[in-house]
Amino acid sequence: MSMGSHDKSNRKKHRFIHSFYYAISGIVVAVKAERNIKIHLTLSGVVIIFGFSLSITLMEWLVVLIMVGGMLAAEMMNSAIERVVDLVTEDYHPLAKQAKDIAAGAVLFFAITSVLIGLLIFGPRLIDLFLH
Ligand SMILES: Nc1ncnc2c1ncn2[C@@H]1O[C@H](COP(=O)(O)OP(=O)(O)OP(=O)(O)O)[C@@H](O)[C@H]1O
Repeated sequence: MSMGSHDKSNRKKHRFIHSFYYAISGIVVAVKAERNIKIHLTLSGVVIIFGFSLSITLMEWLVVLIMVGGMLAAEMMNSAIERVVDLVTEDYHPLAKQAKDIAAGAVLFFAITSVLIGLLIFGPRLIDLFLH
């Protein structure tokens, strides 16, 4: 490998490490600042405890993990959109309203889907647990 390509691959590695660091700081900021994300994290913990306690299958774990990760990611995208809108305007603007409401709608959409999936996976086991 020539010196030039070695430098290039080092720079790439540093850029990758920096992007990773920025992404982690984004998660830390979001968790500290957003009440909804704290609530989602708590609920995610509860769902994971339920998953272990009720011995859900591997396929069910895959679905649960996609929903838990997706829910947190959707909530963080919503928070990012809220910040960008507030940065663009502090005045009332119909487009600002639409942007925030659509982002919030996306989170709600994901949350409803998560609840339905949660009911399908955990519902029958919980009913079984209480009936026997
Ligand atoms: N600049 C604006 N112009 C028009 N409507 C706005 C504007 N900012 C906020 N809104 C409306 O007010 C609602 C609440 O906005 P806000 O910024 O408080 O978000 P939020 O949903 O309360 O945030 P959080 O998730 O942090 O509680 C938005 O969903 C939107 O309908």
